[in-house]
Amino acid sequence: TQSTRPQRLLAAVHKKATRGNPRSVVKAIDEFCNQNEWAMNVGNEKGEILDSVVSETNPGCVLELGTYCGYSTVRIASLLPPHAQLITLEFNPDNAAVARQVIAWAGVAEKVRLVEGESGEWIPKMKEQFGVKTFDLVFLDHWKNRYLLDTKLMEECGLLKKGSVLLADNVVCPGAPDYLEYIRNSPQYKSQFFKSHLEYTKAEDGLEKSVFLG
Ligand SMILES: CNc1ncnc2c1ncn2[C@@H]1O[C@H](/C=C/CNC(=O)c2cc(-c3ccc(F)cc3)cc(O)c2O)[C@H](F)[C@H]1O
Ligand SMILES: [Mg+2]
Repeated sequence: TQSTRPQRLLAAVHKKATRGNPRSVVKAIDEFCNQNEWAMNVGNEKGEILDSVVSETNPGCVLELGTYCGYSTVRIASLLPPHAQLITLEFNPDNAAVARQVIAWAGVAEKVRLVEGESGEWIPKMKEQFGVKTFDLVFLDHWKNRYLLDTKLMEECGLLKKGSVLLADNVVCPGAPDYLEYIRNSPQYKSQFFKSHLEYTKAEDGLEKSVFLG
């Protein structure tokens, strides 16, 4: 049977990356996407912006919406302080299966809890199921038409506190216009746009960083 792109990406990780070395896993995926097949990982250019936001936030509790193959999961987890936790939601079981193996190969599994489920169902369960109080950082990279709905849901569930940071991928391409309109006009957020490029291409894209003011 024909392999899928995530499965071919995983094979490249097993072949090219050193087990236990998260940076080599990130490098192997970027090489695969530059040389073999484009895939919707945040990529290295936007990834460096992600890294700087994670480092400056120094988060104890992180939520990622949309694991896909685990590329950004590994980037974030490799920068977390000891005992910090990253919860990542992925509702496609095939993607989740690949991501678990990418995360394990990188050696960051003990910092990551991959939940195979839908954000709308699981965001309201974060406190009771995982003992989460609030998230210090949220990385939004799932369906673009769900960024706004899920942000409002996190607000309603009391999962954001003063200083919580939302970082949204693809606010230019494919775009998340309703999310941008809301977050840039809301008095409850201070937003900043980081201009960049769509992963592995010259097309314009960028990340929106928004700090919840409480
Ligand atoms: C809705 N709630 C969800 N809960 C859990 N997992 C989810 C949920 N929704 C999706 N997932 C899961 O999150 C992932 C979805 C990522 C979607 N990402 C993109 O579409 C996306 C698209 C482009 C792109 C740009 C230009 C172009 F020409 C073609 C593509 C670039 C990007 O960086 C992206 O992130 C995964 F696949 C899905 O199962
Ligand atoms: Mg993306």
